[in-house]
Amino acid sequence: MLISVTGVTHTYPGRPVPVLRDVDVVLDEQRIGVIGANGSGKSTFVRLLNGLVVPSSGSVTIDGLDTSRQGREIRRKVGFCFTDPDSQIVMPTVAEDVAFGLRRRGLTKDERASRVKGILSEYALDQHADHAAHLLSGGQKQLLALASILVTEPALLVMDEPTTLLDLRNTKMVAQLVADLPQQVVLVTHGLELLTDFDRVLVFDEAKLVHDGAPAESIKLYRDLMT
Ligand SMILES: Nc1ncnc2c1ncn2[C@@H]1O[C@H](COP(=O)(O)OP(=O)(O)OP(=O)(O)O)[C@@H](O)[C@H]1O
Repeated sequence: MLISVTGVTHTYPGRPVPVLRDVDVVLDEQRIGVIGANGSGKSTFVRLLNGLVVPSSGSVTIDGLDTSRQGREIRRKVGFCFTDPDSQIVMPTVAEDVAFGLRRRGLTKDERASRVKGILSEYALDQHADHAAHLLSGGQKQLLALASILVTEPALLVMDEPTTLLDLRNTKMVAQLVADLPQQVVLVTHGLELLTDFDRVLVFDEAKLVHDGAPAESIKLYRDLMT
């Protein structure tokens, strides 16, 4: 999808200073990384991409759809994965949670059931279909969060630090899973090693997009900024 961020400045209500200033960028690569210091505006930037945050000035369009006017349509195409999978679990059992994203999609009960079954087995969660979602391990919850998003077949997957709460094994598993996805991915992370094979990495600092380039070059600039 073609992501166009044009002249975006964003100030949260009640906050005196903008958390993003004059951001202009057009993205259409398959793998886009977003890095920067804590509080530099990364999460705000990616929340703009599915209309979770609407910019105070400027515009964000996804394949020509404007997030400030066509948010609902955009959220059908842009899946969003949060850092904390618990905040994404909305139904009691694993299978119900995955099925939840498929409501109001014009699917029959059988079609829904078959999609849920398919994705649960793809993510090695089929044994847990009837288990309580909140009782899964951290890694399994992150897989469930991903499965619940991917079952809706978004064209773009935005992920905000999806491996922060995971141990090394689960981090590797999620990294591999992300690498194999056919979808376009925008990933915010402090795990710089996840970005090695990415097409493009954006660096934010103090509310500005300060660099935009190949992974090695962007990571070097970020390291220099942090010293
Ligand atoms: N909903 C909100 N209301 C008010 N201020 C907010 C809100 N969300 C974020 N902020 C503020 O905006 C600034 C940028 O936050 P943001 O989460 O975009 O940064 P970040 O680069 O993702 O940080 P981190 O790496 O710590 O997750 C911070 O000062 C934060 O406190």
